[in-house]
Amino acid sequence: MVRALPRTNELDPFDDFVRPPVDETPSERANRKMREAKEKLVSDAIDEQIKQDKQALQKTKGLVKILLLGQSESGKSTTLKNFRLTYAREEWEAEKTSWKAVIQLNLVRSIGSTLNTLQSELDGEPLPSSIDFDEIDPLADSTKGSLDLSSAEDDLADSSLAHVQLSADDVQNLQALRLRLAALRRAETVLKLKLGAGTEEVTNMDEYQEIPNSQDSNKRPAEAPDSRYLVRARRRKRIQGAEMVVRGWRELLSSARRDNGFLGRGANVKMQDSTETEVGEILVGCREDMNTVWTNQTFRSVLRKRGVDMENNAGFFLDDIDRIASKSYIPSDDDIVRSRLRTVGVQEYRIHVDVPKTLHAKPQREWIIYDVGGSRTMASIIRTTFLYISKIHVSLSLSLSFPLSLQRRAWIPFFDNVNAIIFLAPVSGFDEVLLEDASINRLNDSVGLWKAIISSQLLQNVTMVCFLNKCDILQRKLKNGIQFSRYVGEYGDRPNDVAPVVKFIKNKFTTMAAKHSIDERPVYIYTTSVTDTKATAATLRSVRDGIFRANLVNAQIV
Ligand SMILES: Nc1nc2c(ncn2[C@@H]2O[C@H](COP(=O)(O)OP(=O)(O)OP(=O)(O)O)[C@@H](O)[C@H]2O)c(=O)[nH]1
Ligand SMILES: [Mg+2]
Repeated sequence: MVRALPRTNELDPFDDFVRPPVDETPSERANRKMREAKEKLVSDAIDEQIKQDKQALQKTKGLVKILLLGQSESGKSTTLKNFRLTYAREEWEAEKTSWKAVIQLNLVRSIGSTLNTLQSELDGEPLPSSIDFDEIDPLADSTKGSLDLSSAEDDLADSSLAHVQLSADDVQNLQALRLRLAALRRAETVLKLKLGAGTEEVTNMDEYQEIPNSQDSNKRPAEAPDSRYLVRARRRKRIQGAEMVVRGWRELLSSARRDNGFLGRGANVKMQDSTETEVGEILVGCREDMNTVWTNQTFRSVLRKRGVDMENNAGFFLDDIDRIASKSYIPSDDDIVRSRLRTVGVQEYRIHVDVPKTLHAKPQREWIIYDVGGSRTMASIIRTTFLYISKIHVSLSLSLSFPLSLQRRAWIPFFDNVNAIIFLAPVSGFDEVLLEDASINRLNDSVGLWKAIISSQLLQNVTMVCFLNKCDILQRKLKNGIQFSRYVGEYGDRPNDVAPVVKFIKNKFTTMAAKHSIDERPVYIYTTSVTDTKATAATLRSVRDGIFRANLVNAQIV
């Protein structure tokens, strides 16, 4: 006999999961009640936050809203910096000196991670291994391309350098350098204090825990990540050093701006000036030794042997030591664009866009750009939010009556009434895994996210822009002999050059967009290296024109 489900079940697909077990003991019941009470507190707080977000978003009605999406380190904040460089020039100039501490910190931490890698060599730690990619196709139009972890003892490292060893002289030299460079630790502490409330350190992997969700099909089938790979990711993280996180540039820059006198000077400022001087002096004092660490050819070979590719790492300033470790250092536009601070949560920025002369109508010039921090957890939220909402065709009212997972619920207002999405897919990631989850190939992760966004019913009317980013790093990798076809079998024996590889990837993204969009719509795909501000300015002009056109069409002005 078929029994109709109670009506609540139709509305609430999670009901089965939250119903208490029939054989619950009294102590289990007490624990459950306590847990539920805690969850309710969190839920209420999130509801309040949503309410506030919604009110804030009400004020943005009519303005053009753009969402930057993509995995961590895909280049979202860098794209935002490009927007601000072009369209918020005055603010940009005012904030310029405030970036000095961030860039100094990037440099100090690169030296720290270089020394850590060299120390691993001294300690005889085994070479880090990567994943065997032979089993997967990162560009496959399915999210099943997660990695087979069963046969992973391939090397991240350059095996042709296996013979490289530190001589007794190298070891002595290194020990002396380590001692003298210990002063950088003090500089790091001072810089972190200076950047203050806006930054914090990611010190463990907890933050990277996946939100368990069966819909996240990009995850490999085995539930828990293989501990060997977490250990590996942790080890890599330890070598690279924890990342600095920014919750909001505004906080960060305003605290730094206070130091620079923009917001008035007081007794505190004197103290800040003295810390700035202290850091400057430490860096100048360490300049020669930092250069030695970076330019020593044996040390460089050890780094490569251990699979550490400093040039491709975020916040790379080791080629600029002389310039940055100088008393008169002032960041250039290029330095700011290349500096790295990881974003957590959603950052909102307003810009005023100029209208091209060829456009006769008067479009909305005030744009709001949302920079969405792209950690794995965020990506998972984005993917599952879109899938879930698309699936049950829910209208985006605030009074959601079903228990959509708490974090996902908090994101919904940001997807409401978005005009355009700029999706960042770093194409250089074809041979990399996510730092936060070593079982997931970076390119495969981008493909999965792209598919989720493109097929979302909620976003059908949104202008979709995709930046196939980090083409410069892709080019460097291919030039260095890394074979694209080794990771993407379908590429076959085509030339291992940047132009055909990018064309191939672009074709995949275009085809996927055509296949998974619910209705036909324009999708703009660009190949970019967003650290190249000149080329990016031209791309942004084209993006601006596309968004204007789409908005005018939507408003039926043209
Ligand atoms: N060489 C190169 N570096 C890039 C490019 N795009 C971004 N980067 C660098 O990559 C790092 C990460 O870029 P972000 O813009 O901070 O990445 P994000 O997407 O905002 O990352 P989350 O804040 O973690 O979500 C920065 O150091 C950038 O300078 C690129 O096209 N080429
Ligand atoms: Mg960011």
